Amino acid sequence: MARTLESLVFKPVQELAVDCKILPERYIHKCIDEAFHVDPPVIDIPVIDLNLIQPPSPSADQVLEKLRTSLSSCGCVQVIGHGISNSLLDQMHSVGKDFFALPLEEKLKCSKTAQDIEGYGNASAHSDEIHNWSDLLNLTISPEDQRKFQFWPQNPKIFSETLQEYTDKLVLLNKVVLKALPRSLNLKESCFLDQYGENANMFARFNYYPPCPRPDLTLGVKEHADGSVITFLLQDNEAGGLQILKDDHWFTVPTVPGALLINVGDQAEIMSNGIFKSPLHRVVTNSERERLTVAVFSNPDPSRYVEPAEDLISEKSPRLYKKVHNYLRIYFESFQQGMTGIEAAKI
Ligand SMILES: O=C(O)CCC(=O)C(=O)O
Ligand SMILES: [Fe+2]
Repeated sequence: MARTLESLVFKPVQELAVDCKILPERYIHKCIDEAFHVDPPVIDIPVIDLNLIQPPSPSADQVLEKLRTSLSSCGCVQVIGHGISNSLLDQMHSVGKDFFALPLEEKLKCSKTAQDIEGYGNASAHSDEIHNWSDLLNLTISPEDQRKFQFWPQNPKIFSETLQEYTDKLVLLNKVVLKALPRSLNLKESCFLDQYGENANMFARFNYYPPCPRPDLTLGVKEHADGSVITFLLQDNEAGGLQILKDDHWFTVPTVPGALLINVGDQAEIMSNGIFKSPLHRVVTNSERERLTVAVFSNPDPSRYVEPAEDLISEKSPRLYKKVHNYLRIYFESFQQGMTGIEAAKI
């Protein structure tokens, strides 16, 4: 089917940004209690070297302790020693930026319609809410037989092979991290992965934020928590913008060249019975630079039940979350009813 601009529900933000002097109403946050362009303090997020957690040793325990503290206070951690070379990280940025730099007709070949989750488009296409100042490209990357290649860009030529290489590395990294999380809680290392099942999947989102004429009025991505178990975020070292809510205050998340930011998603909060915090986060815009990030969401088989690890539950620390399956459905349905998914999962 030939795709045209009309098949997109809204005009790409990138097109709008070309000669936008006055921000359209649908991007403006009216009840702002703070100007989004005033940078909040930078939060100190620990950087962890994953090479140091194997084999088990007292120094590995120290690293795991740092991991646990970080995930239970701010809900994220920066990781190095993740097995992904700097050149592959750079190449992921380049193919993302090169895709968004293509003429619109070329990008429209991968466009999503209102019914699709995958493809090129923007996030709030089906709601009458305030829109994000960003465009995106959503792709299932793993398992391979769930990929929808009609949405994969043919251009730039190395897009698919780069994403394939990145996926191979992330599949391994995902296992390493999902074993480290329960270990840091003194649980059996397979405890979270056992809840993943056969049809676990990974979903990539390329987020593209064009420069914005009024960073004080709008957001690149509205405040949200991720519905995943964990999210691997490749930040943009040239343009920050991610903020995280901790103790009711917004903080700027620093970028660390070569590191990946791991965010706790709602399902890791459930599995850890609330010890790990799925943080609210948002993205502010800037008027000078484009920004490109790649978020990869790691999710269990939707038919498998996810629940707090039995060994974390005691009289002193009662179970806080229900046993849920297909949490992403709960997450999106709750969102449409103006609730958060995690509220719906709480007992
Ligand atoms: O672009 C970013 O820094 C964060 C994006 C994000 O939160 C998401 O895609 O869920
Ligand atoms: Fe997010």
